[in-house]
Amino acid sequence: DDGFCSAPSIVESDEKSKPIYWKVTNPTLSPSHLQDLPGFTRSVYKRDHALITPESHVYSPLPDWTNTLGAYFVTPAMGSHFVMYLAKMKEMSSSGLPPRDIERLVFVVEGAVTLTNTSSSSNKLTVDSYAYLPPNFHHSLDCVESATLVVFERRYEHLGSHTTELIIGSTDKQPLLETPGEVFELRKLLPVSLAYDFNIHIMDFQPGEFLNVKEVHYNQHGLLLLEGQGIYRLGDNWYPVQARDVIWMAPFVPQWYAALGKTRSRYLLYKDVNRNPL
Ligand SMILES: NC(=O)N[C@H](N)C(=O)O
Ligand SMILES: [Mn+2]
Repeated sequence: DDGFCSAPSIVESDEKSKPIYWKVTNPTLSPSHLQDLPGFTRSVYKRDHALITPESHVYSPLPDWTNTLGAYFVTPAMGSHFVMYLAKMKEMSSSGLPPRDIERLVFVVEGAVTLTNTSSSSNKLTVDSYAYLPPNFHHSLDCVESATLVVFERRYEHLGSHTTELIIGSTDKQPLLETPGEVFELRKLLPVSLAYDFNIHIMDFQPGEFLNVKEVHYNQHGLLLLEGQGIYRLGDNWYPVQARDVIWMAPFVPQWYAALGKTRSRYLLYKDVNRNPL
């Protein structure tokens, strides 16, 4: 051999033939590959950040939902003002309503659900689609076969007389936004108007691209890596990350990302906006 201790090459599995976000339900380093390793996890929980990795995701039946398992990753117990969870909807499953005054954003990572609301109009949400449900907005998400949703919920913070409305969309229909001084591609899933107290950023990096700004800001984040792999810096820690990893970023945690490998990185990021931090 050529003298190099060649590790088994990354088999270029035909990425193209896989459905979008396929890695979120089939992560490279999947829980099954780790279960024989006693006590090992990639997960970390610190004062100002957490990395929650697939072998640590713990599911239990979601109260008020039918036939649905949920794994909570971010909750106010960490100091956040929102919750973030993955909902695994099985056959003939349906959602429960959030508590009073709580807004909800659902994003379909796998499968399909039907959203029906009071005006009994129904919308089919497939992979890469999402819906924003205003506080106290009666609705139901129903699944016939199976679906995986990432869900954010938050107590809506009123500002004057502004009100939010039902939003239904899909990432690929959102325009790319200007990112002065940065190379990543940015889409936002919600309007930027003052009525909305958070937004969901979809950020794309080609391999080798990285955040220019080493950010420290008052906003908090819940991140799901949808595609790709790279290094996430959080505070003084540098973590190799892969699709399906979840990250909690508390206000002011120094944060930075660099995309690596042969495929694009795409992550979904909750960010609070439009409200005075006081
Ligand atoms: N960690 C991040 O990607 N942060 C975003 N660039 C943001 O705060 O907008
Ligand atoms: Mn940020």
